[in-house]
Amino acid sequence: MSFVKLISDDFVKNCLEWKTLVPVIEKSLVDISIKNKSTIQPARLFMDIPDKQGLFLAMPSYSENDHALACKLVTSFPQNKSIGIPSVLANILLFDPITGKIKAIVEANRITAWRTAAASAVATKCMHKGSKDILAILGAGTQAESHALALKEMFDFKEVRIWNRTRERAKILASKLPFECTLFESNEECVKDADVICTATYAKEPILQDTWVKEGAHINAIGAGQNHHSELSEALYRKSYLVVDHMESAEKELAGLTQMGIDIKGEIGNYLNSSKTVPEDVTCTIFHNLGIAIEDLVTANFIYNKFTKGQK
Ligand SMILES: NC(=O)C1=CN([C@@H]2O[C@H](COP(=O)(O)OP(=O)(O)OC[C@H]3O[C@@H](n4cnc5c(N)ncnc54)[C@H](OP(=O)(O)O)[C@@H]3O)[C@@H](O)[C@H]2O)C=CC1
Ligand SMILES: O=C([O-])C1=[NH+]CCC1
Repeated sequence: MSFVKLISDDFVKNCLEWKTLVPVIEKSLVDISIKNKSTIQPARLFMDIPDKQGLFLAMPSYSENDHALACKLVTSFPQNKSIGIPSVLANILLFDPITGKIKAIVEANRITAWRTAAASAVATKCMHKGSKDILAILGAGTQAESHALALKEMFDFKEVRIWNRTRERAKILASKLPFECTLFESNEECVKDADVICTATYAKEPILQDTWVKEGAHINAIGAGQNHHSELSEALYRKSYLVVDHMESAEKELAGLTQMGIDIKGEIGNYLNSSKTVPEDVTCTIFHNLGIAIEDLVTANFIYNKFTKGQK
């Protein structure tokens, strides 16, 4: 196996620049929305490990344009935090698309944090045309951190607010961020008058109610536990315009929502390339950021190219 290159999170950290990643992710979201055979991504395998409250996900994808074949293997064990290990642990296997031979294993904890935040930032830019003064983050883990950093940098919010179930962890996050944040005891108070809200928790019951959200607000829903749509209340979905990253995945992972009669309006790639537009009179917008394999492929490929260039 000596031919397999091992690329660590530390290498990723040193060469992954937020500003470079945004257009790469944006393009991948458009590519996957154009249904042709040059970009392939089935709905991922989503396996519950019930007694551990864990998840195991296998996320294959192929891109002819990027000349890349990949599969991310990712686990999500929320209890890990109590023993000092990240809840979400990921590796991306890159294969030669001609022979199928494995060429690299890219540690993808940082990639997962950043590509998810990049997708939310791109969706926010595209779906939310209103003011961007107040950003509210519900949660204080890895995704909360990458979303706070990415959205603040992209939109320069005047105020960044954080609420977390465990206040101590919200304080730790605030101390790590390179800008001032306001901490809230109550999630309701935190989201009051917010222009953009990100939910990034394992909450099994709604942590965001329709009556708390101001008209015209945009929500990025990131949390994915056993049930992908438990962070937002049913009433909030009913009054909002809902867009996802990948319809085929959403049909599976958001089946609970569609069974309730909640309509998914389209894939974000359709809006990014202007084949669809968000109507002006919508009450709120939601981007359900499920996280998709093609984002991982393009990011890992980008890192791999930097890695191999450095070795020449
Ligand atoms: N869409 C995507 O592409 C991705 C989604 N995710 C999902 O994002 C979410 C966060 O992941 P990550 O940041 O890596 O995880 P972390 O473990 O780093 O953070 C988890 C956060 O969830 C909070 N939380 C846990 N249980 C509850 C609960 N019952 N009610 C309210 N808050 C709760 C934690 O609060 P406390 O500090 O109190 O424990 C903490 O703020 C997960 O659902 C994960 O599956 C992750 C990666 C990619
Ligand atoms: O896309 C992703 O990597 C994940 N989504 C939910 C947990 C991890």
